[in-house]
Amino acid sequence: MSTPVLLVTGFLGAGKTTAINRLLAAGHGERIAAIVNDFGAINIDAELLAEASDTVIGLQNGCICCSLQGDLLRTLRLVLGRTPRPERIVIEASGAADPRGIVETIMDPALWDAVDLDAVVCLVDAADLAMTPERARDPLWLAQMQFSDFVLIGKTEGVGAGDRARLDMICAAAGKPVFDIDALPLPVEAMLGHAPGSAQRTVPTGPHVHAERFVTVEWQARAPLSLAAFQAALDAHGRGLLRAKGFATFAERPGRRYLFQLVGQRANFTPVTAEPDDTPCRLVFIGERDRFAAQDLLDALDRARG
Ligand SMILES: Nc1nc2c(ncn2[C@@H]2O[C@H](COP(=O)(O)OP(=O)(O)OP(=O)(O)O)[C@@H](O)[C@H]2O)c(=O)[nH]1
Repeated sequence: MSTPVLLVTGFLGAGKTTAINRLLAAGHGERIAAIVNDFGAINIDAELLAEASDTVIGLQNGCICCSLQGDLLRTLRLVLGRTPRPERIVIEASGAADPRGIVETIMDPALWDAVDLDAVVCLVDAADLAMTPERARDPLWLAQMQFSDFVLIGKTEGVGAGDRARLDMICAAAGKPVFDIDALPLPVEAMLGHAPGSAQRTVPTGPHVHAERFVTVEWQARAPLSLAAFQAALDAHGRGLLRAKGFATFAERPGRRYLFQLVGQRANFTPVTAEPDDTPCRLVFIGERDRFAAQDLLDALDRARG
């Protein structure tokens, strides 16, 4: 019997990991394996999903829509060979990935009869689109929506009626059914069921949108950072930065560790439990290659070491 696969796609920071965590916590009762492709060498998403899933495998340092296609195929076979075999596989694409390359791999003849691509869901960040209306013309953002079966809209709080209506129009024009992630209950049935038309799905053709437009850098420190200098570094060198995440400790807040998340202009720090062998700071940044001065940011972070 073939194992159903759910592919979760969506732009950088759209809310894919959060949605998968909520889905896994929703009491589905199935044995689910998650395959997570993070955009940097530090696989933070796998850590964030580890508590909720039976099995989490991280694929990092590349994109499963292009350079890591072979790794995805091998990982799928590995997961399918496990005992007990998972009853479902959820794949989280990186926010820089074109879903076409991933669909191509899942539909590879080597996996025929082994997996069934049940649904492709695209997470859309309503607040990001309201703040950055040109996102709707981004070829990657469009490909992620176009090659999905339905759209899950999140981060709707504070989004005006006009911006929301525009987003609904974009989804309608693309012919995508829309679910609101804040409207409980979570559309588990839709995410874990056969999307209409999935049985007739064909391997997508045409050129993919490639991740070379982005630059990704990692930064680690064995000592706490100065919070003020960290914020100043981001203010001074955050131009073109689309997404950042990781764990950080700060000299001003001894004994505390934070999960740092930045999406566009919005940053937040969530306190997390600190383990004695944790690296104090482990961060990853991704930005537009032609705008993001990554080296300047890394130099400023070096100067922010406490
Ligand atoms: N307010 C609000 N915040 C959200 C929602 N979903 C995600 N977030 C926040 O948005 C940030 C990014 O969420 P993730 O779930 O990591 O996004 P992602 O799409 O997995 O990100 P990458 O794949 O790493 O680019 C985090 O700070 C989340 O807490 C939502 O529905 N509402």
